[in-house]
Formats: sequence, C-alpha cells, structure tokens
Amino acid sequence: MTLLLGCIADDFTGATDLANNLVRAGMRVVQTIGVPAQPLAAEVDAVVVALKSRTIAPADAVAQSLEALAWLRAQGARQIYFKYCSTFDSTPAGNIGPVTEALMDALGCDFTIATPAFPDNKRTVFKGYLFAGDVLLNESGMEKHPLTPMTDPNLVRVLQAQTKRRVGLIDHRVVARGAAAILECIAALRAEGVGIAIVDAVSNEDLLRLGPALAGMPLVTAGSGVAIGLPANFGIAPSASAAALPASGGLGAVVSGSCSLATNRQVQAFIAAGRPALAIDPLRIAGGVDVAAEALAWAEPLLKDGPVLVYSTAGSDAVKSVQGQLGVEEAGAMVERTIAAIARGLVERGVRRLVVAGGETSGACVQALGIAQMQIGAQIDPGVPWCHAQAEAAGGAGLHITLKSGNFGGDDFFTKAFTFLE
Ligand SMILES: Nc1ncnc2c1ncn2[C@@H]1O[C@H](COP(=O)(O)OP(=O)(O)O)[C@@H](O)[C@H]1O
Ligand SMILES: O=C(O)[C@@H](O)C(=O)COP(=O)(O)O
Repeated sequence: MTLLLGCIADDFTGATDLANNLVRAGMRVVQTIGVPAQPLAAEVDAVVVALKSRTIAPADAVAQSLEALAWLRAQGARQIYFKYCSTFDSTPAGNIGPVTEALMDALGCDFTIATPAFPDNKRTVFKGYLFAGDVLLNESGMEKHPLTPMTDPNLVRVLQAQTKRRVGLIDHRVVARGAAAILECIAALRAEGVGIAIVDAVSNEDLLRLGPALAGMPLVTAGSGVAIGLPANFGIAPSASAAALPASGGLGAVVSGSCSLATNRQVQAFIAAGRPALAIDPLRIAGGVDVAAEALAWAEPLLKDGPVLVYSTAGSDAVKSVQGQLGVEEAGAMVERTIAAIARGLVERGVRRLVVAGGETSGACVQALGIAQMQIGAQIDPGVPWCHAQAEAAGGAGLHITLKSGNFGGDDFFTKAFTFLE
C-alpha cells in the first residue's frame, strides 16, 4: 500500500473541506478522527487526520500534530500537508507558526509554503494580504470571531509573529509565470534564509500553476485550495466514483454552534422556510439548567415531520456579552458540550442525516457521536461534502453527516443539504 499524501488538519470541518478537494481531484481519501491507534486498513491515496488543535495551547497543538505526523510517516506518506483555515484562523498565541516549525524540524526540511487561498470560497491572497470575498480579512466579520479574531490581513506579518523562521512572499507576478518561475523564486528565497513563504493566489489557475512546483516538497502548509493542484503530481486525475457513498435514510437534524455571519444567515433562512428551530441560551447552561435534555424533548415529536434545527448561533454583540459573563473559553466549551450532547441524543433517537455547523462544534459533536473515521461523498457547497460514518451513538450503524465550516455554504444550506441527499 502506498499512501501518497498524509494530511493533518487543525479542525474537523477543515479536514472534510480538504478531503473534499482531494476527492474532487480524484484521490481516494479517508478522514480519521484524531490519530488512529491502528495502522491504515483501507487502500487509499490520502488520509486526513482531523485534530481539534486550532485553539488549544500551542504546545499541545505541536504535540498532537507531531503524533499525527509520526502515524502518517509510519503508513509511508510521501508528502505531508498541514491544513489550516482559509481565513488563517489562529488565536492571539497562534498555532500555525509553531506547528509548521515543529513539522519542518521533524521532517528535516528547511522550506515550505503557506497559503490559505481558496478561490472557490472567495478566499484570495494578493501581495500577502488575505481577502474574504471583496474585503480584507479584518473587515470580513472574522475580526469578531469568538475564539480566533483576525485583525491583521497581512499574512507575512501574522505568520512572522508566530515563528522564528523567516517568512517571505511568492507574489502574484511570479505565480502567474508558472511552476518554473515559482521554483526559481523558492531557490532565491531559500538563499536569503527564508523558511516559509506566503504564496499569492487569486484563482484556481494560480493554484494549478503552483501544484507542480510543490512536487517533492516534504511539507506543504495551506488551506484546502492548494489540494486541487497536488493529485496530478502523483498521476491522479478526477473521477466521479471517488465520491460514492452508501444510500441515505432516517431522520434529519441540524445542530449549529457557529456564530459566523454566514451561519447566522443560514439559521434565519431555515426559520424563514418554516422549519422548526430552537435557540439555546448559554447563560441558562451556566445556570445549571439541563438545556440538552430540554432541546431533545422539544425535538423528539417534531423529527418525524422533517429536519429540525437546534442552535446557539448568535450575533457578535450577544456572543461578546456571554463571553464577558462566562469567559471566552468557558463559554465556548460549555456550548460545545451541550450541542454535542444534543447531537448524540438526536442520533440515539434515530437521526441518520445530521448537519453540524461550526469547526469547534463539529469536533465536539463527532467525538460525542463516537465516530472514528469518515468516508467523503459529494460536495453540497464548495468546501462542504456529505460524509458517511459508523457512529457508536447509532449503535454502530451508518450515519450521513456533514460538517459545515462556519463561513461556508449558501444561505439555504440547512435545507439544501437534505434535498441534495434525496
Ligand atoms: N451564543 C454563544 N455565545 C458564546 N459562545 C458561543 C455561542 N454559540 C457558540 N459559541 C461558541 O463559539 C465557538 C464557535 O466556533 P466554531 O464552532 O468553530 O464555529 P465557526 O466554524 O463559525 O468558527 C464555539 O466554541 C461555540 O461553542
Ligand atoms: O478553510 C476553511 O475555511 C475551512 O476548511 C475551515 O477550516 C473552517 O473552520 P471553521 O470556520 O471553524 O468551521
């Protein structure tokens, strides 16, 4: 068995996003939840190890990433891909730099690239500045993220603050000239002592030009976008069969702990479509009320009539006020635990098509459901595929699940996801 690409993702939605792009480019991919205890059993081209390491202490993120690296190397991975968010999410302490550095040290490599560009989802990098849609990162709503507020759009500066290695830039004029020019630029940057280069990319064509220049680079660090250009380096071409999943059935539900602008719109659209939705209040959880039991009692009689939504999704002022009263981490952890308990309860009550919104929230839910690995299916919206998994909460039965990144998906995502399966 030859594992071509070994991937380490810093959150669970990000992992399915990366797996989705690899599958669309023709790779057979498995996503594992955490580092597997066993060797790889399936014949696949890529494994994405999903960690929940984006917002934990840097030393823990490094330790978990190195453990994932050791497992991937033991499976023979020929190239390592560290996946972070397309909005470069990092806490003020910052995990992207320390994890990149530790992986470089472990792999004995003195150069890698870094680019969150993902044009399919309107994330573009120009002159080292990250745009989300038509605006700079720090004007996109990400400056108000509950856990990873991004207030500086200059990625060279953001990454340099997180690493001792020198950070440089491969700018759009070089990328536009193709792989040979990119390789020349890499050689020049290395000679100047640059260890990590941010790469400009404003289109899929840029990423496809970058791909061949990364062949043989031991470590690539990026959002999911760069993945579209890597399978071809291994002689792999797109194939429809890579995304086939078992038939779906069972009850449907959505749980959402994401507070992004996109998720707020998706919650409103689900309600406007006349579907049942229940908001949960973090302050009542903190006050000792069994909010999960309440939500499950609310949902149970409704499930037979179609998908329901349970959400803590709220606007930035409401989130700030809760965080002011409970503390940022405490509020996040408490809400995640509650939503995870609700997700588990829903699956125990027969839900077999589950939408989870939010990266941290997805991590908590997938762990609570007792899922060890996921098979990746077709893309619902860019970056968000349906997946299939055996879940301990379903008595070991199969479950269709989609992990929606906070910022991804059209406004109708919570209804579209179910019609897409039918
Ligand atoms: N109403 C709320 N008040 C405070 N924190 C919240 C609220 N709702 C959700 N959270 C927390 O905010 C964080 C959202 O992060 P995440 O799930 O990664 O979403 P996203 O993908 O949008 O970043 C989680 O830790 C979640 O528990
Ligand atoms: O790259 C992306 O934007 C996503 O794959 C991702 O990592 C999203 O994380 P959340 O916004 O926390 O869901």
